[in-house]
Amino acid sequence: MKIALIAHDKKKPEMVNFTIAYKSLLKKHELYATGTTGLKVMEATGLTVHRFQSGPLGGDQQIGAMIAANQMDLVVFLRDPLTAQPHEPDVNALLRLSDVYRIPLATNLASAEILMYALMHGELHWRELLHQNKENK
Ligand SMILES: O=C(CO)COP(=O)(O)O
Repeated sequence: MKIALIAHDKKKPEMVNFTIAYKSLLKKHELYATGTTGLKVMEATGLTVHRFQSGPLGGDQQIGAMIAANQMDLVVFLRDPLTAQPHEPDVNALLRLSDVYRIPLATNLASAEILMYALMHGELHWRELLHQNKENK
């Protein structure tokens, strides 16, 4: 499964701890991230992460493009609700597209953990079935 990891600056320590905690699960999947988040996760965990541009420079849009192509299966976006972001429209666009395509999306640590448990227990297997159905068409 393709998983996107994104964290605003004040949430990056949380993202790092999250990826350390779930490293053994995450390493079984394809990881994507915005630039700085990806770098921090790779440094802390040694996981392989495909890094896009930094968020303010278009990284959210690049992940959004994957969502629009139905190529992203799960998004963990630890957003900072208390700090204004210069690229707020891009952030909103990514959240919106996740809803358009019904992509499981967590915007805080508590929800992210629930998604990890779901992933662990095969509850997101329907995403793989969806890809297989598309291939068979
Ligand atoms: O700003 C972000 C998401 O909106 C995150 O970008 P970085 O991971 O490059 O800091």
